[in-house]
Amino acid sequence: MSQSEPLLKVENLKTQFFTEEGTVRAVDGVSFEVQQGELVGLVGESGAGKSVAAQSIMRLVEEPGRIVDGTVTYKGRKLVDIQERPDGTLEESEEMLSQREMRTDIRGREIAIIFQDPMESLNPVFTVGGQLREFIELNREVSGSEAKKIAIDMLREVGIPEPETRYDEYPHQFSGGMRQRVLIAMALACEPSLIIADEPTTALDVTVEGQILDLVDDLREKYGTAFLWVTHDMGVVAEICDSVNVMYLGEVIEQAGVDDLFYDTKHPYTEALLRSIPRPDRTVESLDPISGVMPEAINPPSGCRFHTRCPDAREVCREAHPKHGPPEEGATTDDPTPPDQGTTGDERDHLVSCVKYEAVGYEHSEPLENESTDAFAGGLSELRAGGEDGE
Ligand SMILES: Nc1ncnc2c1ncn2[C@@H]1O[C@H](COP(=O)(O)OP(=O)(O)OP(=O)(O)O)[C@@H](O)[C@H]1O
Ligand code: NI
Repeated sequence: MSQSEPLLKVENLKTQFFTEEGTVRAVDGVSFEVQQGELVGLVGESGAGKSVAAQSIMRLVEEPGRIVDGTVTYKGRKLVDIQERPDGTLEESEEMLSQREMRTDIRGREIAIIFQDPMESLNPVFTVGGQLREFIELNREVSGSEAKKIAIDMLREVGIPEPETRYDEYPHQFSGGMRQRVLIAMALACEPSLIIADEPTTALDVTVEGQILDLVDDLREKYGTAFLWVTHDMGVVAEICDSVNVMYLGEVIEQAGVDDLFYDTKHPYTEALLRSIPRPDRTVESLDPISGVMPEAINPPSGCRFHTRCPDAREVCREAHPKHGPPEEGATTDDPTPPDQGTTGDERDHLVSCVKYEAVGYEHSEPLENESTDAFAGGLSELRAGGEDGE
């Protein structure tokens, strides 16, 4: 499957917000792919740029934000195809779809998006069934009565009991988990090839979250729908994802199949994220939060953006911006993995942005004091964003 054209290909995507305080580089050169039927995770802490990346794919970035560079190709069509000219102005290619085409051809029908808060997507003054029926009528060439039948079938499909009765109820009569099921029904109703889900289970309790994740897994198998799943939770990633992109401050810093990411972790940030999830062998009290706070995307740290918090940081990390690619041969790490033997099972490349895996002299470089080492030394638990580096 990795040989065929991906369903979605994101290349060097950059989205910035032009604010009074400065330019926020929310998404800063992100590339990844989603294969047909694949469930791809986009994971990282709050502010990493996950939602802005998801909105950029759908061309739903709000003012004062703008996509300033990059290409997004979906089934051979250019959802985004923007280049920055040398003079700083932006050039959209001829092939890039118009806003109208995005509305009529792409959103809802081809790619559906589900948000964290169902109340933002559901209108409180109309019945759940009515909204679902209207959405189906708008997007599929069916009559009103057919649309109603499809709507009830979809409600049943996502596990809503007595769908004929619940069809006539209002959103506030549904629990949080049931409302999220309604949104999944709505997303699936037009049989899209891709569903982008932006933290749809984050507000739910763990049991309900587990039920929704099981549901998504079943539906994906049945309909062959691909998902781009945005989350900050590595536990969720472990449960449902096939492949994963880890984001830090606007950049993807590690990408791999899910087993490689968990059992052959390369990036210290990914390691830190993994340490922060509960495991059967550890109590909740002993979880390690990641030291420090993510710096601002207006003025990201030089070199590797994670160096201010990284337990492995050395002088070289402050200057060298890591290349994103397979670990290099000749790089001196404890665990050098030859690029062509690094994958377990599937053929997916394992890519990482960390100078430990480049032959740039990491091993001879002096260790850096930073928020992470400070925290160990002084027992500090809270540090202010950005300010400790002094560079
Ligand atoms: N409308 C806006 N104006 C200015 N900056 C924005 C705007 N929307 C997002 N940003 C900035 O873009 C960056 C990325 O935000 P984004 O919402 O994509 O993060 P996220 O990874 O989805 O985090 P969360 O887990 O909190 O949802 C942040 O620095 C955020 O402050
Ligand atoms: Ni978000």
